[in-house]
Amino acid sequence: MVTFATLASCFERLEATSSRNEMIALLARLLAGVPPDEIGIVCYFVLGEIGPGYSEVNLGIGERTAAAAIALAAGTDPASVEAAARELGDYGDVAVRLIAAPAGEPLSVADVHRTLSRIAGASGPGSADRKVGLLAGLIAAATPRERRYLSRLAAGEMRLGVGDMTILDALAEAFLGSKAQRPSLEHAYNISSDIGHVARTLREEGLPGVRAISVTLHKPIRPMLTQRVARISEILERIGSPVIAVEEKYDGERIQAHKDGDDVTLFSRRLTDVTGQYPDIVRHVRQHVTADTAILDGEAVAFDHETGTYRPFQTLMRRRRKYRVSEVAGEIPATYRVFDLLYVNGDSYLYRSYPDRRARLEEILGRDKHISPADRIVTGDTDGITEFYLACIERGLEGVVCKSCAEDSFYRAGAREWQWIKWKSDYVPDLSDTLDLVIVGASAGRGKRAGTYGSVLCAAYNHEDDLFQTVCGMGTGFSDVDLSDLPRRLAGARVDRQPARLMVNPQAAPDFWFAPRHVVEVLGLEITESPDHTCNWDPERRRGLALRFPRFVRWRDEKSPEQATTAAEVAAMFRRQREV
Ligand SMILES: Nc1ncnc2c1ncn2[C@@H]1O[C@H](COP(=O)(O)OP(=O)(O)OP(=O)(O)O)[C@@H](O)[C@H]1O
Repeated sequence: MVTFATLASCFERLEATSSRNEMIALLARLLAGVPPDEIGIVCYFVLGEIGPGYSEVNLGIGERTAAAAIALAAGTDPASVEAAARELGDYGDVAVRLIAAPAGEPLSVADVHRTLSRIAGASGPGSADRKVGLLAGLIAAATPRERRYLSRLAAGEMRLGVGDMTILDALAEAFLGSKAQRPSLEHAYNISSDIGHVARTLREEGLPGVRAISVTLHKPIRPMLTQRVARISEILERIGSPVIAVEEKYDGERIQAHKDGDDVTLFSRRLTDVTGQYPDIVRHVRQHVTADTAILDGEAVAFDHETGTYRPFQTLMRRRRKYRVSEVAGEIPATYRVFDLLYVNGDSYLYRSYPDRRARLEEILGRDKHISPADRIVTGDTDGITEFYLACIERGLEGVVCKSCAEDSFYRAGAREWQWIKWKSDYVPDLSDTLDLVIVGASAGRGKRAGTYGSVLCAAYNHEDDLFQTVCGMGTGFSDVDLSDLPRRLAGARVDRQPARLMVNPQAAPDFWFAPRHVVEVLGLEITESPDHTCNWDPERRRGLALRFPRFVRWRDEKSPEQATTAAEVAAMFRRQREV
């Protein structure tokens, strides 16, 4: 048995040191002496918790109860406790200052845990008073040093500065000889998210026991995280697989869903149980996932099915106000976009490649408007990524997440590695200025664009030579209305052959020609040298300048073609971009 006093004096020493190595040494010494049935509890307490991080038990006490209990034990009123807390900044110090009662029998760690769990779990009529009474009794029976840490534990503000990896280091040092052995424990922690369980298993069964810890339904797996890059061209280099998947990046809440028959549990990014907040997602998982048991990773988003657009993250977060969940769930239905499969029918999928996981996901989850696998493309080049990315932005998404398709593209629980790379709108350096360009041609529309144009050929004005020189073909950014209206709008400018003052290279020649008349505002990603376009044509190098990934912004009917962006301006933008 370990007394709570032993723990409290170790906490005091932990607080006094600023050296991480010393912290590990102190913890290792403490843990080495704790019996198997208490070692898990000690780990939770060191982290300021009562149970594993995902367990609701940690939310059952809180500041209000702690303040009322200290008041009761001190024979004063809660307002004086609050005032002292404002002055001292800490309920632990308040308890030490205000409570004069002599300590009772020594408290064991197991006793303290039992009482705190009872308090946290109390519910129903009169439970608030019962919680305060029980906690006051516990704090009153403690020594001043124990009171400090009991009060902090209850108030949820332990703040020893010890993280979960520090505890794993200490466990490795205590039972495996060196903290260098931490990686042997980390995997078990990453897939169980329960440090107490790992500690107990290590203490009782040694490393073989820890290695046997496997994915368990209703215990969250620590989520795999994404890296970021400075340039879109770095993505393929970094991921290091010739072909990658580019998935839509949703701006909602990360949700890991555990399906166990009809029993569904949902965990947030921080691994708290959020099942109660998403009754609709629970229903969709139950109805549409065809496997008996499964663990899915994905994002809950607010999708407006009427307008076909994603609504902002804040909309979804309004559901957090729990008491209104069912009401708000009707008003803001959540859609679950699933991007990974971690477990299915008894088998862990963590060590299967991403393509295998995705293929199996598609087998057990069809497409429904409320739940479906994330949309994506598979590509091997940067332009493919950029194109899909721009299409995502147009749909109101935040960006894309690129994922390795290599053989070893396993699900790395809890890790932030180069297998997943995010690319978001806030880091795309679009040209700071738009260009006003003249429409001089168009290609015929096919498929969905039959009856209108597929893209329009745009030119800048070369003032010195009084010529129009092409810069880009543009097919994106148009609304459906703009698009279907294109033939009507451009009809008056249509001519049979290439207009006089227009310079076009044969490979860029369009299906239809237009006299320079209509001016459009265009946003683009960057200006590059190109053999296709004639803007600032250099006859020796046979290259002009082109605008990459152009997008329609609006019509500039008030501008004449000669008032369009000039070739010289395009050249200046190109130079500026190089300097940056
Ligand atoms: N297709 C997807 N694949 C992976 N994650 C996605 C996807 N779509 C949306 N996400 C979300 O994007 C998050 C990562 O990027 P983001 O920059 O939004 O989050 P963050 O909180 O700043 O970073 P992080 O979660 O990586 O610490 C993921 O945690 C996940 O919730």
